[in-house]
Amino acid sequence: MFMASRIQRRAFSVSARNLSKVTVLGAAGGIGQPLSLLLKLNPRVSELALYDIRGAPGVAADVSHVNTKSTVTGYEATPSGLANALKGSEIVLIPAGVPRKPGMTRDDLFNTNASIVRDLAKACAESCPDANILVISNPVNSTVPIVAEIFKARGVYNPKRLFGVTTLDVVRASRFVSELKKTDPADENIVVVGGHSGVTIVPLFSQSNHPELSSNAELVNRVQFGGDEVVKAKDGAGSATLSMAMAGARLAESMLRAIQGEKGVVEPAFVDSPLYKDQGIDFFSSKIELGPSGVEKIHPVGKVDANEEKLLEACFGDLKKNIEKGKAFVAANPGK
Ligand SMILES: NC(=O)C1=CN([C@@H]2O[C@H](COP(=O)(O)OP(=O)(O)OC[C@H]3O[C@@H](n4cnc5c(N)ncnc54)[C@H](O)[C@@H]3O)[C@@H](O)[C@H]2O)C=CC1
Ligand SMILES: O=C([O-])CC(=O)C(=O)O
Repeated sequence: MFMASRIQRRAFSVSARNLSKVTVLGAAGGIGQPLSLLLKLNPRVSELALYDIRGAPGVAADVSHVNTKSTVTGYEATPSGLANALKGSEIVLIPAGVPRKPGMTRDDLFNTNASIVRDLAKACAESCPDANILVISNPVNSTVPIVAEIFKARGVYNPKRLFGVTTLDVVRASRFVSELKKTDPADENIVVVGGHSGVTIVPLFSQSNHPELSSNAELVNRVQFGGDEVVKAKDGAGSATLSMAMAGARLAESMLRAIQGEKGVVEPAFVDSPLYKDQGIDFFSSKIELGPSGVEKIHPVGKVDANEEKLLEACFGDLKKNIEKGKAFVAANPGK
């Protein structure tokens, strides 16, 4: 009798680990829609919750016809709709906010997106304080510190559970190198550290299969300003959405693998990091080992060459300002 109930309990806990609710805030947008589709295709997701200020129920109805097992619910744009979308969620992806138009920097999005992210962070702090929060909304270098400040103010900040999504930078870097070298991008794992805008994006080619590429200024520039290529080509209709959806889905998949027990899952992400705190930089993207509790281990930047040292110097200045701007925003505009 005792044995049977123990076995039953064990069976329940194993299957429970393989069931994860994932929420997308901004689900009806350019990123949100393909991201929701990719998450619907992921068998590790059991429940997909879609929220937006407009259109989430429609996107959910559409995606829900895809014949995989997960349930999909689109929530109304009301405070209770948002709270219900978040309750019980293990991973919350946030692509809510406006994208760039040609001529804008990511920082130009701050005035609009800072308050959007602040208010969504408040809802997360209330309804799913233990979830892993994956921030896609730009400028990531500032929106991630905004989420941290909001969680801190409510006494629920867990630095291991907050991630700025920088996956697209490594996706681009591996593709650009593979185009240049005529290789398979799957074999080109390029480390990219720092932040997610312009010179704060620092590719470390010296650690790759092609260390000589660190002196290829054109390639370095292409990785740093890859987002601009898409903004220009879309000509006013937004920025990267499809490649971003793939990158966001990749990070979510890695996180689900780690939550569901796989060891040694490593992805880059912009996290609360000790690496350069002595220089006043509280958040930094480097390789992160993921675990059931979120950040398991933050990898150091490792050996860099002289070119990359210069890139890091340039990164630090901008990154520090971007982070401070996010913090100052919450201090001056705590909201309701
Ligand atoms: N981290 C990264 O690597 C990347 C980040 N981005 C950023 O992602 C963000 C979204 O880009 P797109 O999807 O192209 O924009 P979009 O305008 O197509 O979609 C944004 C969606 O957010 C929704 N939204 C706005 N305020 C909201 C709120 N308070 N609550 C819930 N939803 C809300 C809108 O209704 C819209 O459906 C932008 O800030 C963009 O710069 C874009 C590409 C890469
Ligand atoms: O460039 C943008 O504004 C969107 C973005 O973050 C990217 O594509 O990396």
